[in-house]
Amino acid sequence: MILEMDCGNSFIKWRALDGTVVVSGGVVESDVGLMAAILAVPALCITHCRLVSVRSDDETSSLVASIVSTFDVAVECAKPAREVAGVSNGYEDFARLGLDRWLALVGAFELAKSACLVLDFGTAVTADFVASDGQHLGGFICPGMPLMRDQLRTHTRRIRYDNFSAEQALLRQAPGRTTAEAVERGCLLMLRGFVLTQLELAREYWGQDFEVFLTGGDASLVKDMVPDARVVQDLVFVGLAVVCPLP
Ligand SMILES: Nc1ncnc2c1ncn2[C@@H]1O[C@H](COP(=O)(O)OP(=O)(O)O)[C@@H](O)[C@H]1O
Ligand SMILES: CC(C)(COP(=O)(O)O)[C@@H](O)C(=O)NCCC(=O)O
Ligand SMILES: [K+]
Repeated sequence: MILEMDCGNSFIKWRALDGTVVVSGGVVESDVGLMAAILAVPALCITHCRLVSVRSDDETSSLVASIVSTFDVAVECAKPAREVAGVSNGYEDFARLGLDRWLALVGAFELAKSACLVLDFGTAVTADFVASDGQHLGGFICPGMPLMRDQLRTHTRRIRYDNFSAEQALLRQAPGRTTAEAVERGCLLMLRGFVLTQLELAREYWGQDFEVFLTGGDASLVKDMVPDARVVQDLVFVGLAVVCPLP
């Protein structure tokens, strides 16, 4: 079985594959939580492991060491590249492009084989543009929901509310009548405004001739805006399989 991990800034997404079939998986907050979650699955026999991380080198090495010692497998980590599977990295310094963005756009191009706009709603929100010839044109990074709300909570004196109020607030989009509603819905509008701008730019480049991919934990907050979009929660894993094929 193959163990795959996508280590984002807030969460580690993991899954186990038997061939191409997903047999288990989850979302955890820490290395310790990850080991506990994997060890809790009965009859998992991990033979290969691959991961992508946007965490620090120290954090990533420490996770790799835990996996090696717990499961006695080699761990392959996705590395930056100038070009992979017909996709060219558009950054001036290709190694600086976030590896989760790189894998998501490689995954998107693998699935679409056409121009694509890749939107990832995680800790940060990112947009990446890939032309139909596989050239990555670059992208945009802005704060995601967790960062926007936390900045308001920590840099103001009177914006304070609990997670339950936050969840409730997002059930509707009318102007807020409580602090939680006003902040949550305001941040949501920022996110949705970002999506509109990216769609406009993609149309300027490619007319109607492109595919939109949505991924990341908060993709559900915007998916109604792009009915034709492909919501692919495992897009990073699609790219991971391309850049780290099994021997
Ligand atoms: N089951 C879930 N577990 C954790 N976060 C979730 C879940 N469903 C939605 N989310 C949202 O996804 C966001 C994190 O997205 P994610 O793509 O995992 O971020 P990152 O890759 O930066 O760690 C959180 O802000 C949270 O609001
Ligand atoms: C932009 C990101 C912070 C997104 O991380 P995430 O929200 O998925 O945890 C990450 O891709 C990153 O650290 N990128 C390096 C900077 C860059 O892509 O230019
Ligand atoms: K991510």
